[in-house]
Formats: sequence, structure tokens, C-alpha cells
Amino acid sequence: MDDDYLSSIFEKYLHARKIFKNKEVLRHSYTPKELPHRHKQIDDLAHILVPVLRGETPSNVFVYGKTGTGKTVTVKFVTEELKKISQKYNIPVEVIYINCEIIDTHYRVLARIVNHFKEESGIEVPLVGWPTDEVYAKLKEVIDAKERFVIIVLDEIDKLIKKSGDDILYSLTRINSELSKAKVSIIGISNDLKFKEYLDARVLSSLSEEEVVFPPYDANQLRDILMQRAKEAFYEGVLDDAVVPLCAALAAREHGDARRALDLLRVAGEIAEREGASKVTERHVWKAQEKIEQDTMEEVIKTLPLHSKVLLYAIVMLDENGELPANTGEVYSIYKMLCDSLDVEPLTQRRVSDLINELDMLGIINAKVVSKGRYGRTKEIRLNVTPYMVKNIYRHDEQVRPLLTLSLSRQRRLF
Ligand SMILES: Nc1ncnc2c1ncn2[C@@H]1O[C@H](COP(=O)(O)OP(=O)(O)OP(=O)(O)O)[C@@H](O)[C@H]1O
Repeated sequence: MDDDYLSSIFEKYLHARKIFKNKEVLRHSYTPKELPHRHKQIDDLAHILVPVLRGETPSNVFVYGKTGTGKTVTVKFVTEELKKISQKYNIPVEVIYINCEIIDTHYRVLARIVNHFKEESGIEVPLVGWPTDEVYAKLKEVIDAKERFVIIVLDEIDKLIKKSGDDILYSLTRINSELSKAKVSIIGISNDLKFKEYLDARVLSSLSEEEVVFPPYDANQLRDILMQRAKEAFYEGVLDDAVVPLCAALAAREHGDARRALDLLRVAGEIAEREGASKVTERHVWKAQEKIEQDTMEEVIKTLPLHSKVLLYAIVMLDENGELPANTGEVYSIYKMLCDSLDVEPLTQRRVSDLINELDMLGIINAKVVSKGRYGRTKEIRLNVTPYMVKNIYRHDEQVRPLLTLSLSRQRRLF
């Protein structure tokens, strides 16, 4: 790269029209002051929590709806307001927000609650090491130190239950009978309704004393949400008229996900900025869509289990050798060779056939069943991502990195 090239990049940036006035407004962590199209849910939650202001314990609530429907932001919005108003009237309310995707064990949830009060109690539980019973006893002690309401928000509660079972909910939903001064209420949030099956019937009924449902947004609603955020995020006149409706329409297709809509708008702006463009146009939105899809796919591939990664690499090798579409048997024989070179025990062909279906469902490959007349039916397997993408991911993955040095013809000669 020479000096001229670099200085031309700087010049371009310097003279480019500014796109973002405040990009933070489009980030997931930003809580907007208004939440269009969530009045009903805000109202429902407010009515469920209002007993606090009269000195009564609110019911537990189960909040559910698909991803990006505004559950977290609405619960935070309502509980923040509740805190403000309770302070005004000197009613002691503590809200403890716990993201169970990160804090995902019984022990860690209890520790997080105890540590919320550490300044007041002087007690801090380490991240590991204490017997769980002892942490629970401390939790009761610190919570019950005074008369107050404690609202515990368990966001992504399904992750906690799947990983650690429902003991934690069993304890927390019964805790009020063991306290003398404080009162505890739980707000559980989830985008996965199936997790209810993992719950004991009594736990489920006390968690869902009240339920608040968040339906997906439609394209018009997403447009309003984006418009409101776009006004603060972009300079005036920078967004082409078609940009917001297109972001809204694309995200509405993805089960009405406001997070996706905001990401599309932000990434489209970033792409326009990088190009030195003076306006964000539909073309930038389409590019943003492509980039987000690629990033999501990369994330999915990164988190595949080992055997699926090996299997995918067998398909990549066949693709690079011009041998796709292939059938399950052909893919299986390469997969076995690759397992051998990694020193891992291969799975059976039947199990691998299931993994092929899973990769197909994830959109990484295409496995179409075709009829071969009297020879029965077989699968035609094709790759849906580029070999380049897969190799790039595997380069940073110790377990499968050795596969990158193998060549198909050499492997075949060896076996
Ligand atoms: N009505 C709304 N008005 C403004 N912004 C919204 C609205 N609904 C959602 N958002 C924004 O969309 C993004 C996703 O919302 P949120 O995190 O609350 O979704 P969620 O339902 O909790 O999703 P998940 O189940 O994936 O956690 C956030 O950036 C949030 O600020």
C-alpha cells in the first residue's frame, strides 16, 4: 500500500458528508425514551407492578414473544419508571436485572442477587466455591435485612432452566414464605415457549401468575420504530426516502424483529460512510442485508459441534474438487477419512445423515432428496456458503485447523 493510496482514503473521509449524528442511538444497548407500539404491554406490566406503590407484593410475571419484539427494553423501561416513582414516595424497591445467557447457573444467579446488596451488607459471594445452600441462606439474610420489594428480572430465563434445571425457580418463587420483612417478585423473560415443558407444574404456575405477550411487529410498526430512532441517529436529508421502509419490510419478513431492523439501518449507514457516499440508499440496505446474513452464518458455523464441522469440511473439499452435488455415501467416505486424520472416532452413516439434515436446516448446505427411479431415492448435497468462508473460520479453530492442510486426492491415495 503506498502513501498516495492512504492519503486518498483520508481525503475521502475528510470531505465525505457526515452520515451519523449519533450512532449510539442504533445500538442494542440504547434505551429509547419512547416505545412505539408497546403501549399495551407497558400498561399491562405497569398494572401488574403497581401494587408495590400500595405496599403490596406484585404477582410474578412471565413475559414472552419472539426475538426482537421489545421484551427486554419494555421491562427495563417500566421497572426504571417504577424505581423513580417509588423513590419519590420513599418506597424501597430494588430491581435486579439478570441476563441468564451470561449468568446461567443456579449458583451464579444466587451470587448475583447477594452481591447486588454488597455495599449495604458487606457480603460478597465469590464466582465459585461456596456451597449453594450457603449462598441461598446469605441471599435470604441480605434481602430480608429491611422491609422492601425486590423485583428480580430473569432475562432469557429458558437458557438458565435448560442449563441448570428449575431448582432456582423453585426456591425463588417460594422465598416469600421464608422472609419476614422483604417481598420478592420475579419477572421471567423468554423467546422460547418450549422451555415451559422443562418446568415443574407448580413452578410454572407460580412463575406465570401473570403473562404478558409480545407479538411480532409488522412492517408499518417497524417503520415507526425506525423513523423515531433515525431522527436522532442520522443527519437530516442523509437517508433516502426508501431506506427506512425497506429495512422495515426486510425485518418484518424475519418474524418482525426490531433488532434486525435497527441493525440493517445501522449497517447500511456504515457501508455508505465507508464508501464516502453522501446519502444512504436502498443499495446500501441490500448490501447490509448481505453482510448481516454472512455474519450470522459465520456465527452458526463457528458454534457447530465437532462432527458437523468435519462433515462440512468433507463437503467443502468435494466442492473445491468440482464433485458436487454428491450423495450421502460419497460425503460419508470423505468424512470418515477426515475423522481418521484428526484421530476421532467417526459417527455411523445414519447419524451423519441426521447431521446432513441439520446443516441443511441451518442453510449451510442444500440437501435435496431426488428419486433415482428403480435405484430408490438419494440426497443431492450442495454447499450454500463459500469454501473461503469455512476455511477462514477453521483457521481460528484449533480442533479443525489441521484439516486445512489436507488435500482430497492425497487423502484418497492414502486410503
Ligand atoms: N417499540 C420499540 N421502540 C423502539 N425500539 C424498540 C422497540 N421494540 C424493540 N426496540 C429495539 O429493538 C431492539 C431489540 O429489542 P429487545 O432487546 O427488547 O428485544 P427482545 O424481545 O428482548 O429480544 P430477545 O428475545 O432476542 O432478547 C432493541 O435495540 C430495542 O431498543
